[in-house]
Amino acid sequence: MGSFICEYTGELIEDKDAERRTGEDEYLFDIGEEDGFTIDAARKGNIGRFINHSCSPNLYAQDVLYDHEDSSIPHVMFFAVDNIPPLQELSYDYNYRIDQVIDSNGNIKKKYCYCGSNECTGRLY
Ligand SMILES: C[S@@+](CC[C@H](N)C(=O)[O-])C[C@H]1O[C@@H](n2cnc3c(N)ncnc32)[C@H](O)[C@@H]1O
Repeated sequence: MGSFICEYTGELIEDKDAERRTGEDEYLFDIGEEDGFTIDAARKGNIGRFINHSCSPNLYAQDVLYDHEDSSIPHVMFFAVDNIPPLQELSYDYNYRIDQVIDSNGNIKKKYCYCGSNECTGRLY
């Protein structure tokens, strides 16, 4: 429990540029507490980009500052929620707000969740 798994790495972009990437938003990770920056792992990234969402996740994402003090661009690190047996899929909660993801035409985007958990809410967003 609490074991470090990996970082979520990618291209550091401003939120306004992330909003323009609505058609290619699969690997966006909104960072920091305020509006500001997003990590986009679509073009560059590491193994963190392959971790799916679950409504009963076994990982959590934690902001980590270690090489600078700027809380608007924290590193995002995944840690284990519990002991994870071998071959169990790793997942975290993407933390989207339902009906808050908007496409370039201003329409609400919906993505159905296939995590398979008993507690699944049915939607990522
Ligand atoms: C960061 S990627 C995760 C890795 C991706 N599945 C892949 O094969 O490269 C995020 C995308 O994976 C898909 N995804 C992740 N978790 C999902 C879930 N629980 N249900 C449905 N799609 C999911 C969605 O398309 C989402 O935008």
